[in-house]
Amino acid sequence: MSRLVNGVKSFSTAASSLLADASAAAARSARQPTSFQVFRDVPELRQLRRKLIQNDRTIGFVPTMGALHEGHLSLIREAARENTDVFVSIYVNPTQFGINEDLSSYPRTWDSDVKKLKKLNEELGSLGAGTGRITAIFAPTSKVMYPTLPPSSEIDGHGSFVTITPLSRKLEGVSRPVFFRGVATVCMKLFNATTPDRVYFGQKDVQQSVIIKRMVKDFLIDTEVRIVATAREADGLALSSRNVYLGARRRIVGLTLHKALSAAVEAYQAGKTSRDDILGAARSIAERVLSEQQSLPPSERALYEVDYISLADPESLEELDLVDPKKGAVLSTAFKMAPLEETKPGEDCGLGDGKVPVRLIDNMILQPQA
Ligand SMILES: Nc1ncnc2c1ncn2[C@@H]1O[C@H](COP(=O)(O)OP(=O)(O)OP(=O)(O)O)[C@@H](O)[C@H]1O
Ligand SMILES: CC(C)(CO)[C@@H](O)C(=O)[O-]
Ligand code: BAL
Repeated sequence: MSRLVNGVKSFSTAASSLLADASAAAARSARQPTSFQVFRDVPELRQLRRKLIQNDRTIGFVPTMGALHEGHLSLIREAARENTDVFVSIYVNPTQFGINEDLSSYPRTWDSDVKKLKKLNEELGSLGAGTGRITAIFAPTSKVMYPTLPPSSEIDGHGSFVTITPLSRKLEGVSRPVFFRGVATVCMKLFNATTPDRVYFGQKDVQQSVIIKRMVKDFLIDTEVRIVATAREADGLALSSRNVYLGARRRIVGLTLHKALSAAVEAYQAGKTSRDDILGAARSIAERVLSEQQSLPPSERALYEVDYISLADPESLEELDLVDPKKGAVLSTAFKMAPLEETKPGEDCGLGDGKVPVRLIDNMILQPQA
């Protein structure tokens, strides 16, 4: 059941009247484990936030772009373990997509997202008083997030931006030059709107997590950054909202990222510390699978381009020639899965019929060794 009053929407599995007053909402979240409110604008959200502070409650904030999957839910579960209240944002942020990127085709699945969050709140409710609940979904419009100028994706576009350099120019930033400016900017706005005690990000987007930590440190933001392990399919593929575009053929070949990184981790665990040895193990898998695919007919193959395979320092993301085993390193990679050249009748080609190129990223941490 849902109703919208004054820009605040209430979702509850129990028949309940809408509580427009934020203090009532705070009290209600304790009584009704399955209810949360949806906020489209900042003032009402701030009102709730203030009441929660007055009641000694803590906020864990999970920013997302929706199309929720188990990876997002694992961030929310972690936030609920460590806070009384969880705020989740769902906002597909235009400024982090380059002008030729997939903003318009990015999956938007509002109804199923809300269903998943309600179900998760029931699960959290069943865990008892020691576990927090989802209290608020923040789903702002772009006018709310960018109140003065329309959001610009141009490299030299106008607007108020947060830039974190040189971190944002490396790795993903080479192919996606406005990406981390957009991410840092929207996260700064989201943090200002929610003023959370803790924020939760996924290890899957490792560069994003390093940049957010740097932003929080450098801008003296009063929050703790928590990074949650990458949730994977049983065979190792990292969950990602964009996986729905893969289809069966590209899904199988896309697993090469995971295989390549796993081979590099094995080399490190076997005592190798040089860049050539560690990355060589990953590259040889990426090259072998690609040449196998190239030898297949177009109706059978899935081609990709390796954008980068990186071995970098965990904080500066500077490329390493040698891993210091006391410090460890981050191994990360991005593949661009090309559109299918030819499809077969009845083939599962994913959303977009195999015509949408899909960027896949993954990473593994080379843990410091005692
Ligand atoms: N497999 C995963 N495991 C853990 N966290 C994840 C996973 N996938 C995404 N996240 C985290 O969820 C948060 C929101 O990510 P986002 O909404 O962009 O989803 P996504 O699956 O990363 O989408 P895409 O990769 O297609 O952009 C980010 O902190 C991201 O790191
Ligand atoms: C952090 C984020 C929600 C900012 O738009 C996005 O980059 C994401 O989903 O990882
Ligand atoms: N999870 C990162 C969001 C993006 O690729 O735009």
